[in-house]
Amino acid sequence: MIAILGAGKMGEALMSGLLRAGVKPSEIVATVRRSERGQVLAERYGVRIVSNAEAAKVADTLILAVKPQDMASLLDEISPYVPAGRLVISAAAGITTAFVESRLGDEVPVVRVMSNTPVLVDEAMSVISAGAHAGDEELRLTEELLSPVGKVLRIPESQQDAATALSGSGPAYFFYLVEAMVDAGILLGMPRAAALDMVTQSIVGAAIMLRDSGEHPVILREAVTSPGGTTIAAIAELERHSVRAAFLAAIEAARDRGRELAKG
Ligand SMILES: NC(=O)C1=CN([C@@H]2O[C@H](COP(=O)(O)OP(=O)(O)OC[C@H]3O[C@@H](n4cnc5c(N)ncnc54)[C@H](OP(=O)(O)O)[C@@H]3O)[C@@H](O)[C@H]2O)C=CC1
Ligand SMILES: O=C(O)[C@@H]1CCC=N1
Repeated sequence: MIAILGAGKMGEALMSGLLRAGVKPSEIVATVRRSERGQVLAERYGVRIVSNAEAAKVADTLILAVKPQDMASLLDEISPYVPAGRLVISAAAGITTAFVESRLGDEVPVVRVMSNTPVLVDEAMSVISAGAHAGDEELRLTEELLSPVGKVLRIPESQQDAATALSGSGPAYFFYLVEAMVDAGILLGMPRAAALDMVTQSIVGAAIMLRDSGEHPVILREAVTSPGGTTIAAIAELERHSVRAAFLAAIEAARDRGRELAKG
């Protein structure tokens, strides 16, 4: 039995991925705060909505997907009910395995995961790290759960906040870029729908080339950039506006925010 505690946006996305991967609705229980949210999930997926205590008692694997700010109270609520040896997977930004272990006690195996919303289309990037009482077996189990919904990478826990900033939040940066490029299309007199189509297909095409060609992004960009042409005119402006420096600062800020979330 798999329990998803805090089935919000990320918890629901992970749950739908597990179901697409062949886990039966009867093998999943979920918890939420608001009963109307629970009703929606039960109707949409046929899973059972239970209390946090019940979920902790019945599940072999617990996936904790509440907001970082809600993690301490959730752990305090479930700690009397988590039987020894259960795998606890924490999906919250900033929350360390040591924080989860200290609240659950009893040498519980904890794996920290940072995934991202493309889990909804089986294209997630999930990075995983083992806590003090988790080893290869627990990492392998976590990989088994997450690999049907995308790519899984093992990283040292010391890199988790950086990964959260890069790939956890990453999709948001691309959506933001798309918004900005569509606005540029509007500025140039393009209908919004056509501009969105052009930008979306460009980002999809570029992403697939990047993933499947094995080429370095600089090589791929150079292939688009003709001497004295249109692309270099745009790139000169991006450089003049320090867009690269803005990305470095932005992702560093996201990493720092992740560290702050851990402090509660
Ligand atoms: N969104 C994203 O792109 C990503 C998010 N994450 C991480 O995933 C976690 C969840 O984020 P997200 O899904 O966006 O947030 P949401 O607010 O959508 O989901 C959190 C869910 O937790 C429920 N909840 C809160 N407290 C409790 C409790 N005590 N018991 C049971 N359920 C509870 C809420 O219930 P209710 O709806 O009833 O209030 C809500 O459904 C965060 O820790 C975040 O860092 C990680 C990677 C990407
Ligand atoms: O913005 C956040 O805090 C969460 C973590 C990664 C993506 N969304």
